[in-house]
Amino acid sequence: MDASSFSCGFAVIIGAPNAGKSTLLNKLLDYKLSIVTPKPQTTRKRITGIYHKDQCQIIFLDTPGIMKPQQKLHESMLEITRATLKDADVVLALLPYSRQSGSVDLEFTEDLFSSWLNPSGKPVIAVLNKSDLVSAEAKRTCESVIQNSFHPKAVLSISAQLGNNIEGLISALKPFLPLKEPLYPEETLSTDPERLFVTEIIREKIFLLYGNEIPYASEVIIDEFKEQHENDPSRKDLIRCSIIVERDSQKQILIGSKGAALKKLGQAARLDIEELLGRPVFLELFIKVRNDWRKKNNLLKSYGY
Ligand SMILES: Nc1nc2c(ncn2[C@@H]2O[C@H](COP(=O)(O)OP(=O)(O)OP(=O)(O)O)[C@@H](O)[C@H]2O)c(=O)[nH]1
Repeated sequence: MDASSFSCGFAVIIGAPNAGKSTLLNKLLDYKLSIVTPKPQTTRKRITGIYHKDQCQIIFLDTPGIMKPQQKLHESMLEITRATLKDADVVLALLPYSRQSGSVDLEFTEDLFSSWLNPSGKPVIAVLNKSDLVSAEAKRTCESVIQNSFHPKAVLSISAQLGNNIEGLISALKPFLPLKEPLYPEETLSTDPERLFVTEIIREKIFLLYGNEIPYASEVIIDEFKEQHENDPSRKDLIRCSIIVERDSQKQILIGSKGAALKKLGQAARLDIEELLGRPVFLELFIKVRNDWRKKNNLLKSYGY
């Protein structure tokens, strides 16, 4: 490997909830690694995805969206974003266009630069996402406002969903990556453990299948992960998970009439988990009530926040 021509480094994706951070990570990797839902604040932990192409390895770090904290869980999520920022060689500030205004949220952008990006001292690329929602003229105007007001190293518009201008994004961030040998072998898509993705898949299905407060009040933890298929192909791997909720009423909603809702959740999650692991799985879901877990430091810590 010729380290003099190979670039490798860390790019942190930061932005508001629902900006399309996870969609961008998945598009970059051409693989559905990070969960995506129409609801904000789906991503709660840092997700690592590794891009390998054209003499370049970029370790992308997807972070929880930046919002005003309303509870201890939010504070822990912001702490994860703050710590992740420290690892960045370059930061992608993801700012979504709104169809209504034809622009990005300038008040949020101001706050993002003054409270997060400028103090970090990291090179920032402003990435204006959801460009499919606005006209070419609106894009040009907004790009120039962002460049003149906040002075990032570069500004560009993309559509993470459609895959528009992803090559432009890679070209813009490449100059900020150190010239060095790759850190990971080419087949490595993530350094996060399989277990994290198993719990993320279950959380995604909760976000997609239940309304109102249920997804936000739920956390998923693995109680047991028995890998037995490889040694004995007649047996499936066994995964036992607990879904933590805050109230008994939420537990009843998750279970549904005669257990129908929980069965649907389990089936949807199992199919995706089997695809992720590439082997058959027996998935058992239990529901536990832990009152106000999102406000309790000791519980948050035990759930990895
Ligand atoms: N029209 C349009 N929608 C997009 C685009 N990128 C993402 N979305 C949608 O925006 C919503 C949020 O996308 P996510 O990728 O989950 O956003 P996120 O920033 O990771 O959200 P958090 O979980 O809050 O951190 C989803 O419904 C996506 O399909 C885009 O380029 N164009």
